[in-house]
Amino acid sequence: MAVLVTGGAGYIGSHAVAALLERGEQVVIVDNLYQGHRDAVLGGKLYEGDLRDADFLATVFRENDIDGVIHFAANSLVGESMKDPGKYYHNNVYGTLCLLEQMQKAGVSRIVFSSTAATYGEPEKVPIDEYDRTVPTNAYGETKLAMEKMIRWFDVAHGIKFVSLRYFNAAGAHVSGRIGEDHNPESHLVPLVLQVALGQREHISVFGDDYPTEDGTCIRDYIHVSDLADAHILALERLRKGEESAIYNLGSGNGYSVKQVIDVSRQVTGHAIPAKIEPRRAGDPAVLIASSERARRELGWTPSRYKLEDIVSSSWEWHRAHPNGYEK
Ligand SMILES: NC(=O)c1ccc[n+]([C@@H]2O[C@H](COP(=O)([O-])OP(=O)(O)OC[C@H]3O[C@@H](n4cnc5c(N)ncnc54)[C@H](O)[C@@H]3O)[C@@H](O)[C@H]2O)c1
Ligand SMILES: O=c1ccn([C@@H]2O[C@H](COP(=O)(O)OP(=O)(O)O[C@H]3O[C@H](CO)[C@H](O)[C@H](O)[C@H]3O)[C@@H](O)[C@H]2O)c(=O)[nH]1
Repeated sequence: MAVLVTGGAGYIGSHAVAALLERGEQVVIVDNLYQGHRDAVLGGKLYEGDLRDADFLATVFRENDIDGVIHFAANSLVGESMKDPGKYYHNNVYGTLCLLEQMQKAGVSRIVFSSTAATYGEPEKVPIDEYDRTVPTNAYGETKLAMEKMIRWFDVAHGIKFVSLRYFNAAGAHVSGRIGEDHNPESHLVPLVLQVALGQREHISVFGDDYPTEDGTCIRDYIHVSDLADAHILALERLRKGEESAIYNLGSGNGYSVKQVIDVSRQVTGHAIPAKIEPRRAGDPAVLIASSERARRELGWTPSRYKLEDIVSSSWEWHRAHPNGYEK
């Protein structure tokens, strides 16, 4: 039996594939390589193609004995989603519908889903727990919430059990140094700050310093990508045990402002990292911090790298060794 990982050539997906391989699982990967990299796939069987191509996806299910799916494939840039929401509905929502239909046809009844803190929108309180209201402030989060709800109705109607993992901000790289974060274009704070330290950018733009936070910049909860990968294995185990569908937040429970991320990166890299205050980015909530108590209690998840210094150092090792990402 194999685990199908959609988006397994991407940043978080490739770390989950590595974690599955380390545990001796058979892995099948589907990725259209829109953002993914062939070199990020450390093993398993890679099918290059798009989830929205029904014939292609049917072939993947026909050729492999799949017992569960981990679904990462999506577009996930907050800023882009505000300019082009249609792209997000098409790839994320329709792509997930295509996947669920093929799962139903093939009789596959377990899915672990990459959800996001962006489903909450501006939180009513922090830390955020899974019972808090979900009112996304950006189109990306809205599509992720729609995907979650769609999966739930496939559970109600067809018994497709799910674990939806709402991650906060992923950062860091694999301990082997072989895989890390390489998006093109890059829009995430940690890799962009490190590109300044590498001399590839003049400065880091700080999107707004007039938020209602101590230093005026947005606060996020950064979580190491390998801790996220581990949670997917635990979620899959939960589904294999036949337990009920569930939603879990995954974060460290610590919030750091944009300015704090830049300061920590200055310490880690020894570079001055010039910063320039710019207008707010549309769709950004001021503060997102997770309560992951439920994941700790029910999944037995214990993130091991929750200090920002450790997470940034892990990213820095990858970026220093691979200044041009996966490009040779
Ligand atoms: N990076 C974060 O901080 C973060 C936080 C919360 C949630 N997430 C979610 O986690 C998932 C992975 O994020 P990531 O940062 O690794 O993104 P990523 O872009 O690196 O990975 C996504 C992968 O999916 C592939 N893909 C996209 N659409 C596809 C399609 N239609 N068919 C086949 N392949 C397709 C891309 O080529 C890419 O390799 C996403 O669903 C994202 O919404 C990410
Ligand atoms: O050049 C930059 C880039 C980002 N930021 C700020 O840094 C913070 C983090 O931004 P990222 O783009 O790194 O991450 P987001 O919080 O926007 O989003 C990330 O985490 C979310 C969950 O919290 C989503 O799931 C999403 O997929 C993922 O990209 C935000 O306040 C953003 O405004 C800057 O100031 N300058």
